[in-house]
Amino acid sequence: MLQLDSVSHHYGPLEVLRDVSLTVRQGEFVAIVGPSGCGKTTLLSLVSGVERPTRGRISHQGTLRTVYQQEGLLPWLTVRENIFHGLSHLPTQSERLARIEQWLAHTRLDGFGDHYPHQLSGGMRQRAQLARVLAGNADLLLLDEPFSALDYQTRLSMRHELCNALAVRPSTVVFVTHDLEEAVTLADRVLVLSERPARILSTHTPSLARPRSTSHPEVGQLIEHIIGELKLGGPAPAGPRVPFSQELTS
Ligand SMILES: Nc1ncnc2c1ncn2[C@@H]1O[C@H](COP(=O)(O)OP(=O)(O)OP(=O)(O)O)[C@@H](O)[C@H]1O
Repeated sequence: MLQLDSVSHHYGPLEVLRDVSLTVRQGEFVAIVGPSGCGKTTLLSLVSGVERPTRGRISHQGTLRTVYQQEGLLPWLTVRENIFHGLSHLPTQSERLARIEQWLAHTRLDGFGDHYPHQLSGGMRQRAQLARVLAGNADLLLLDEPFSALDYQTRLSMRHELCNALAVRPSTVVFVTHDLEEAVTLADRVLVLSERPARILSTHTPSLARPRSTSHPEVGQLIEHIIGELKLGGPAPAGPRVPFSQELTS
Protein backbone atom coordinates (compact mmCIF):
# COMPACT_ATOMS: atom_id res chain seq x y z
CA MET A 1 0.00 0.00 0.00
CA LEU A 2 2.84 2.38 0.88
CA GLN A 3 6.52 2.05 0.20
CA LEU A 4 9.41 4.34 1.16
CA ASP A 5 12.83 3.46 -0.26
CA SER A 6 15.86 5.12 1.33
CA VAL A 7 14.06 8.42 1.81
CA SER A 8 16.07 11.40 3.04
CA HIS A 9 14.92 14.97 3.40
CA HIS A 10 16.55 18.35 4.00
CA TYR A 11 14.95 21.75 4.50
CA GLY A 12 17.80 23.86 3.12
CA PRO A 13 20.79 23.01 5.30
CA LEU A 14 18.66 21.22 7.93
CA GLU A 15 18.82 17.44 7.55
CA VAL A 16 15.51 16.10 8.87
CA LEU A 17 15.19 12.50 7.67
CA ARG A 18 18.02 10.12 6.81
CA ASP A 19 17.60 6.98 4.76
CA VAL A 20 14.14 5.91 5.91
CA SER A 21 12.78 2.74 4.31
CA LEU A 22 9.34 1.42 5.15
CA THR A 23 6.70 -0.85 3.69
CA VAL A 24 3.12 -0.60 4.97
CA ARG A 25 0.75 -3.42 4.04
CA GLN A 26 -2.85 -2.88 3.03
CA GLY A 27 -5.04 -2.57 6.13
CA GLU A 28 -2.08 -2.16 8.47
CA PHE A 29 -2.12 0.47 11.24
CA VAL A 30 1.34 1.93 11.74
CA ALA A 31 2.05 4.44 14.52
CA ILE A 32 5.08 6.72 14.39
CA VAL A 33 6.55 8.11 17.58
CA GLY A 34 9.76 10.01 18.21
CA PRO A 35 11.28 13.08 19.83
CA SER A 36 9.66 16.44 19.21
CA GLY A 37 10.94 18.04 16.01
CA CYS A 38 12.54 14.84 14.69
CA GLY A 39 10.58 14.85 11.42
CA LYS A 40 7.34 12.90 11.95
CA THR A 41 5.11 15.48 10.27
CA THR A 42 7.69 15.87 7.52
CA LEU A 43 7.43 12.15 6.86
CA LEU A 44 3.65 12.49 6.37
CA SER A 45 4.15 15.58 4.17
CA LEU A 46 6.46 13.54 1.96
CA VAL A 47 3.98 10.68 1.71
CA SER A 48 1.09 13.03 0.92
CA GLY A 49 3.17 14.81 -1.73
CA VAL A 50 3.19 18.21 0.00
CA GLU A 51 7.00 17.91 0.10
CA ARG A 52 9.29 16.06 -2.31
CA PRO A 53 12.06 13.97 -0.78
CA THR A 54 15.60 15.19 -1.29
CA ARG A 55 16.61 11.57 -1.95
CA GLY A 56 14.82 8.25 -2.26
CA ARG A 57 11.47 7.14 -3.59
CA ILE A 58 7.91 7.03 -2.20
CA SER A 59 4.98 5.22 -3.77
CA HIS A 60 1.48 4.40 -2.62
CA GLN A 61 -1.65 2.81 -3.99
CA GLY A 62 -5.22 4.08 -3.86
CA THR A 63 -6.68 7.29 -2.53
CA LEU A 64 -5.02 9.14 0.31
CA ARG A 65 -6.33 11.51 2.96
CA THR A 66 -4.35 13.48 5.52
CA VAL A 67 -5.90 14.65 8.77
CA TYR A 68 -4.14 17.19 10.93
CA GLN A 69 -4.88 17.93 14.55
CA GLN A 70 -5.99 21.45 13.70
CA GLU A 71 -8.23 20.42 10.85
CA GLY A 72 -11.75 21.25 11.90
CA LEU A 73 -15.26 21.08 10.61
CA LEU A 74 -16.49 23.92 8.45
CA PRO A 75 -18.44 25.98 11.03
CA TRP A 76 -21.05 27.31 8.58
CA LEU A 77 -22.13 23.80 7.56
CA THR A 78 -24.11 21.28 9.57
CA VAL A 79 -22.56 17.95 10.53
CA ARG A 80 -24.42 16.28 7.66
CA GLU A 81 -23.21 18.90 5.18
CA ASN A 82 -19.66 18.59 6.49
CA ILE A 83 -19.66 14.85 5.85
CA PHE A 84 -21.34 15.41 2.46
CA HIS A 85 -18.42 17.63 1.45
CA GLY A 86 -16.01 14.69 1.15
CA LEU A 87 -18.34 12.44 -0.83
CA SER A 88 -18.20 13.93 -4.31
CA HIS A 89 -16.66 10.68 -5.60
CA LEU A 90 -19.96 8.82 -4.97
CA PRO A 91 -22.01 8.77 -8.16
CA THR A 92 -25.53 9.40 -6.85
CA GLN A 93 -27.17 11.65 -4.30
CA SER A 94 -28.93 8.70 -2.67
CA GLU A 95 -25.60 6.90 -2.16
CA ARG A 96 -24.15 10.03 -0.55
CA LEU A 97 -27.12 10.43 1.78
CA ALA A 98 -27.02 6.75 2.74
CA ARG A 99 -23.28 6.98 3.44
CA ILE A 100 -23.83 10.03 5.67
CA GLU A 101 -26.50 8.30 7.76
CA GLN A 102 -24.32 5.21 8.06
CA TRP A 103 -21.38 7.21 9.47
CA LEU A 104 -23.57 9.32 11.74
CA ALA A 105 -24.67 6.02 13.24
CA HIS A 106 -21.14 4.53 13.43
CA THR A 107 -19.93 7.58 15.32
CA ARG A 108 -23.02 7.75 17.55
CA LEU A 109 -24.17 11.06 16.14
CA ASP A 110 -27.62 9.98 14.97
CA GLY A 111 -29.97 12.85 15.60
CA PHE A 112 -27.17 15.44 15.35
CA GLY A 113 -26.80 15.61 11.57
CA ASP A 114 -28.54 18.99 11.39
CA HIS A 115 -26.52 20.53 14.22
CA TYR A 116 -23.79 23.05 13.52
CA PRO A 117 -20.34 22.38 14.99
CA HIS A 118 -20.76 25.05 17.71
CA GLN A 119 -23.85 23.19 18.94
CA LEU A 120 -21.79 20.05 19.70
CA SER A 121 -19.47 19.14 22.56
CA GLY A 122 -15.73 18.87 21.83
CA GLY A 123 -15.89 15.08 21.74
CA MET A 124 -18.90 15.14 19.40
CA ARG A 125 -17.07 17.52 17.07
CA GLN A 126 -14.14 15.10 16.98
CA ARG A 127 -16.49 12.22 16.22
CA ALA A 128 -18.07 14.27 13.44
CA GLN A 129 -14.63 14.92 12.03
CA LEU A 130 -13.84 11.22 12.20
CA ALA A 131 -17.13 10.48 10.39
CA ARG A 132 -16.22 13.00 7.70
CA VAL A 133 -12.77 11.50 7.20
CA LEU A 134 -13.81 7.86 7.25
CA ALA A 135 -16.97 8.30 5.17
CA GLY A 136 -14.66 9.44 2.36
CA ASN A 137 -13.37 5.84 2.12
CA ALA A 138 -9.75 6.81 1.53
CA ASP A 139 -7.53 3.77 1.11
CA LEU A 140 -4.64 5.35 3.00
CA LEU A 141 -5.19 7.64 5.99
CA LEU A 142 -2.37 9.82 7.26
CA LEU A 143 -3.33 11.01 10.73
CA ASP A 144 -1.10 13.63 12.35
CA GLU A 145 -1.85 13.76 16.09
CA PRO A 146 -5.58 13.81 15.45
CA PHE A 147 -6.52 13.49 19.15
CA SER A 148 -3.80 15.52 20.82
CA ALA A 149 -6.04 18.52 21.58
CA LEU A 150 -8.54 16.37 23.47
CA ASP A 151 -8.80 15.64 27.17
CA TYR A 152 -7.80 12.14 28.28
CA GLN A 153 -11.34 10.79 28.58
CA THR A 154 -12.33 11.99 25.11
CA ARG A 155 -9.07 10.63 23.66
CA LEU A 156 -9.87 7.20 25.08
CA SER A 157 -13.31 7.31 23.56
CA MET A 158 -11.93 8.49 20.19
CA ARG A 159 -9.45 5.61 20.10
CA HIS A 160 -12.38 3.31 20.59
CA GLU A 161 -14.36 5.05 17.84
CA LEU A 162 -11.43 4.80 15.47
CA CYS A 163 -11.05 1.05 16.13
CA ASN A 164 -14.77 0.56 15.58
CA ALA A 165 -14.71 2.61 12.40
CA LEU A 166 -11.74 0.68 11.03
CA ALA A 167 -13.48 -2.59 11.84
CA VAL A 168 -16.42 -1.40 9.69
CA ARG A 169 -14.31 0.08 6.92
CA PRO A 170 -10.68 -1.09 7.04
CA SER A 171 -8.14 1.46 5.81
CA THR A 172 -4.39 1.56 5.92
CA VAL A 173 -3.37 4.06 8.58
CA VAL A 174 -0.15 5.91 9.31
CA PHE A 175 -0.67 7.64 12.64
CA VAL A 176 1.77 10.18 14.12
CA THR A 177 1.46 10.72 17.85
CA HIS A 178 3.36 11.96 20.90
CA ASP A 179 1.23 9.71 23.02
CA LEU A 180 2.98 6.37 23.50
CA GLU A 181 -0.11 4.85 25.12
CA GLU A 182 -2.13 5.78 22.04
CA ALA A 183 0.50 4.28 19.72
CA VAL A 184 0.79 1.04 21.66
CA THR A 185 -2.93 0.50 22.18
CA LEU A 186 -3.91 1.23 18.57
CA ALA A 187 -1.17 0.17 16.19
CA ASP A 188 -0.24 -3.11 14.52
CA ARG A 189 3.28 -1.74 14.37
CA VAL A 190 4.96 1.09 16.26
CA LEU A 191 7.94 2.79 14.61
CA VAL A 192 10.26 4.70 16.91
CA LEU A 193 12.20 7.48 15.20
CA SER A 194 15.53 8.78 16.46
CA GLU A 195 16.51 12.39 17.08
CA ARG A 196 16.94 14.48 13.92
CA PRO A 197 18.10 13.53 11.37
CA ALA A 198 15.51 10.87 12.04
CA ARG A 199 16.12 7.22 11.22
CA ILE A 200 13.94 4.30 12.23
CA LEU A 201 15.38 3.38 15.60
CA SER A 202 13.17 0.35 16.20
CA THR A 203 9.94 -1.35 15.22
CA HIS A 204 7.55 -3.01 17.68
CA THR A 205 4.70 -5.32 16.80
CA PRO A 206 2.30 -5.83 19.72
CA SER A 207 0.69 -9.24 19.44
CA LEU A 208 -2.38 -8.37 21.55
CA ALA A 209 -5.66 -8.07 19.69
CA ARG A 210 -7.18 -4.58 19.36
CA PRO A 211 -8.75 -2.85 21.18
CA ARG A 212 -6.05 -3.15 23.85
CA SER A 213 -6.65 -2.11 27.38
CA THR A 214 -4.36 0.62 28.67
CA SER A 215 -4.05 -1.37 31.88
CA HIS A 216 -2.81 -4.55 30.18
CA PRO A 217 0.68 -5.33 31.57
CA GLU A 218 2.13 -5.91 28.11
CA VAL A 219 0.96 -2.45 27.01
CA GLY A 220 2.70 -0.94 30.03
CA GLN A 221 5.91 -2.92 29.36
CA LEU A 222 6.13 -1.78 25.77
CA ILE A 223 5.51 1.86 26.72
CA GLU A 224 8.28 1.59 29.32
CA HIS A 225 10.57 0.04 26.74
CA ILE A 226 9.98 2.85 24.22
CA ILE A 227 10.44 5.47 26.96
CA GLY A 228 13.82 3.86 27.59
CA GLU A 229 14.72 3.87 23.89
CA LEU A 230 13.83 7.53 23.62
CA LYS A 231 15.82 8.18 26.81
CA LEU A 232 12.83 9.96 28.32
CA GLY A 233 13.23 8.28 31.68
CA GLY A 234 16.89 7.31 31.78
CA PRO A 235 19.03 4.95 29.68
CA ALA A 236 17.49 2.41 27.27
CA PRO A 237 16.75 -0.89 29.00
CA ALA A 238 19.32 -3.63 28.65
CA GLY A 239 18.62 -7.34 28.90
CA PRO A 240 15.88 -9.44 27.36
CA ARG A 241 13.56 -8.01 24.76
CA VAL A 242 9.95 -7.25 25.58
CA PRO A 243 8.45 -10.69 24.85
CA PHE A 244 5.46 -9.66 22.74
CA SER A 245 7.25 -7.26 20.42
CA GLN A 246 9.77 -7.73 17.68
CA GLU A 247 12.47 -5.14 17.53
CA LEU A 248 14.45 -4.33 14.42
CA THR A 249 17.28 -1.90 14.67
CA SER A 250 18.24 -0.26 11.41
N1 LIG B 1 8.54 23.83 5.82
C1 LIG B 1 9.63 23.78 6.60
N2 LIG B 1 10.70 24.54 6.31
C2 LIG B 1 11.81 24.49 7.08
N3 LIG B 1 11.95 23.71 8.16
C3 LIG B 1 10.90 22.95 8.51
C4 LIG B 1 9.69 22.94 7.75
N4 LIG B 1 8.82 22.06 8.32
C5 LIG B 1 9.47 21.56 9.39
N5 LIG B 1 10.71 22.08 9.50
C6 LIG B 1 11.71 21.72 10.50
O1 LIG B 1 11.96 20.34 10.36
C7 LIG B 1 12.12 19.72 11.61
C8 LIG B 1 11.12 18.58 11.74
O2 LIG B 1 9.82 19.14 11.82
P1 LIG B 1 8.52 18.20 11.92
O3 LIG B 1 7.35 19.11 12.06
O4 LIG B 1 8.53 17.24 10.81
O5 LIG B 1 8.84 17.44 13.28
P2 LIG B 1 7.85 16.59 14.22
O6 LIG B 1 8.61 15.38 14.62
O7 LIG B 1 6.53 16.38 13.55
O8 LIG B 1 7.70 17.60 15.43
P3 LIG B 1 6.64 17.60 16.66
O9 LIG B 1 6.75 16.25 17.29
O10 LIG B 1 7.17 18.68 17.56
O11 LIG B 1 5.29 17.88 16.07
C9 LIG B 1 11.95 20.82 12.66
O12 LIG B 1 13.23 21.26 13.04
C10 LIG B 1 11.22 21.92 11.92
O13 LIG B 1 11.59 23.18 12.41
